[in-house]
Amino acid sequence: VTMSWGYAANNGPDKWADNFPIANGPRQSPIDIIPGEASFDGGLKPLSLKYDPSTCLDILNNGHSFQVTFADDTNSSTLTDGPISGIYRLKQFHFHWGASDDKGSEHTVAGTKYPAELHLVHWNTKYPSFGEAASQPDGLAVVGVFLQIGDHNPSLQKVLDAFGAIKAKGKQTSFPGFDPATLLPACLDYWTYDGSLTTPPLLESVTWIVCKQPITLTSEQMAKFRCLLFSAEGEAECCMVDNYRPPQPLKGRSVRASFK
Ligand SMILES: NS(=O)(=O)N=C1NCCCN1
Ligand SMILES: [Zn+2]
Repeated sequence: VTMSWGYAANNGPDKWADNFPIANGPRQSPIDIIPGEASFDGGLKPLSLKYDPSTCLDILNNGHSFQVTFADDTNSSTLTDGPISGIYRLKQFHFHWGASDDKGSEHTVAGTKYPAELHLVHWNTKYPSFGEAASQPDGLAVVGVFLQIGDHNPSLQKVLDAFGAIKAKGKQTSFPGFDPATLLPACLDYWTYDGSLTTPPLLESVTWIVCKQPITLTSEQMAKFRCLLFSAEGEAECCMVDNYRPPQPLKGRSVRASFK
């Protein structure tokens, strides 16, 4: 019986090219962001993120991460401006994290790994759906936010409090009224570059927008992420940790900075 992709030695990032050859493509993500090599672009606009908490639907363990999913049938929760043109709708957010606080982010900054990284996934409304947009070079825009150990994060705690209901792969529960704007850093300075989904199918359709300023959470809060399972109920329990792809070759791409 075929295995699906994952993060273990036998199905992890080093094996993805077997079924998804684009894994070795020209615009793969994540990357190591080297601030000294990013070029300031005064033409980049500030990000405009306008989220409506009433579009928040549910929280799901999909076996690779957990995601909070939004109603995306109207322009209630959108990303505009920044490096993009047009209107992109929020579809979901999810995280990547490590087995310990010294690793877990997908993007790195001059080689520095953060304990986790938040991805807010948006799709370009010039296309009829997320699925259609995901196959277009300008189809998706993902806002990445680093997590670092520090003060308690009350907003994130609401998400962590739902974990009891979604411990195993395939578990889902309603999650109404959450405002994802409460997970954003105070400063929305960002780096931006053309990249891809960091999980299979690794489609090269993402305008990446990576915030310079991390958000914080305590080490105890970070530990709670590691209580989720890759495995389904009834299977041997496998802790959901190290669900991050390492940085990929830049292959001549430019990284622009919205700040000096
Ligand atoms: N980590 S990522 O680049 O956001 N990858 C994704 N894969 C499929 C669904 C949306 N996001
Ligand atoms: Zn992601």
